[in-house]
Amino acid sequence: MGTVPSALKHCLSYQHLLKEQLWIGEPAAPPPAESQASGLPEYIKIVEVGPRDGLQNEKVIVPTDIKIELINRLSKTGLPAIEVTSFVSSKWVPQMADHKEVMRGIERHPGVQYPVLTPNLQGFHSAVSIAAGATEVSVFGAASESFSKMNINCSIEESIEKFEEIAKSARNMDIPVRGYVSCALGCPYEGNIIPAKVAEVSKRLYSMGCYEISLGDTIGVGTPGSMKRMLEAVMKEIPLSALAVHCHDTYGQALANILTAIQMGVAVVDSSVAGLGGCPYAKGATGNVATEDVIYMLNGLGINTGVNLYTVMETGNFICTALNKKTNSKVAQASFNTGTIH
Ligand SMILES: CC(C)(COP(=O)([O-])OP(=O)([O-])OC[C@H]1O[C@@H](n2cnc3c(N)ncnc32)[C@H](O)[C@@H]1OP(=O)([O-])[O-])[C@@H](O)C(=O)NCCC(=O)NCCSC(=O)C[C@@](C)(O)CC(=O)[O-]
Repeated sequence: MGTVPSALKHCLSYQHLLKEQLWIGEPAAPPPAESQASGLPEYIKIVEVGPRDGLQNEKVIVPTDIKIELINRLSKTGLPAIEVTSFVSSKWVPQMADHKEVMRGIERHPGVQYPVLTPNLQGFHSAVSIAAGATEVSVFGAASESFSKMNINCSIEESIEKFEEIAKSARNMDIPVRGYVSCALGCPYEGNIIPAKVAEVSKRLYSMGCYEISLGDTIGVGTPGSMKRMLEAVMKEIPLSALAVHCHDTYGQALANILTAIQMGVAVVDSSVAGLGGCPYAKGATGNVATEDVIYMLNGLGINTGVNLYTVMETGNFICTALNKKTNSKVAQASFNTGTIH
């Protein structure tokens, strides 16, 4: 580049990146064959959890029409699954009190799943009622007794009983059930969680019929090392094809942890547009890894997601403007700073 100053060199290469790779939903380089050769999955399913995990912790109640608009925009990005809301107590999580209105208001696109959280039969019945019309639910357990008690007011054992009731009813209605295991890499109350406990809870959820187990680093304390150890334990009990990872980015490790998981063969990743999120019962935990950042990384690895990064960034811009907050996505920040998206 001759005498071009280094800052400009950076800009030039950055612009090149945008042109070559960033704006298109399909991976541009390296070609998909490279991901095959490297042993990485060819396709990663992204489960967008922004409307639920992202918004549940917002201090000001987000208007229902904003939530609906967010989900409708996300539905047009190519995302295969969007977690919409929770059928939990409005006394515990007031932000999700409009669950039925949101479910009724959204446009459901063919080929997109719209799961909702249900902690017990009451929540399940409410979710699948005609008024809400949920066609997929998620139960959410934990590998930590203390977190289970704080989050859903019961022990792990009691939670499993409640989830079994849901699974049974869901089976009768042909409703798929996804299972979460929170605190898979650490607990805000108990600290370290042993991988064997994560494997045990995962196995119980899988055995009762959950088609997929999402392993939650609820407070974002995991590292590639702890992710690897935890997955090794869980993979002894559950087929790899039934595993997902759900990483919060509190310690800035989420992308590295996700990369570790996909190198081990995990092909489902939860993420949140603009990196919104946090759990009301995990103080200090920041948002989930940003969907934009995950897609950017996967595009660079030549892994197909079917998701258009540009429209996800526009959607991130929409919700951040509505919430009057700055995006947590590094990719979106970089793009805004260079004036490439408005
Ligand atoms: C689980 C409960 C409901 C138990 O709450 P409880 O108080 O133990 O329930 P209860 O059975 O004793 O009933 C007490 C009251 O709650 C009502 N109730 C009972 N069940 C429901 C329901 N389903 N929907 C609406 N209302 C419900 C019930 O009707 C009754 O109402 P009252 O007679 O007092 O007016 C409560 O603890 C709760 O709502 N907790 C909130 C859990 C939550 O949403 N946490 C955040 C999501 S988890 C998460 O973020 C982690 C995750 C998934 O992202 C993965 C990760 O990051 O690791």
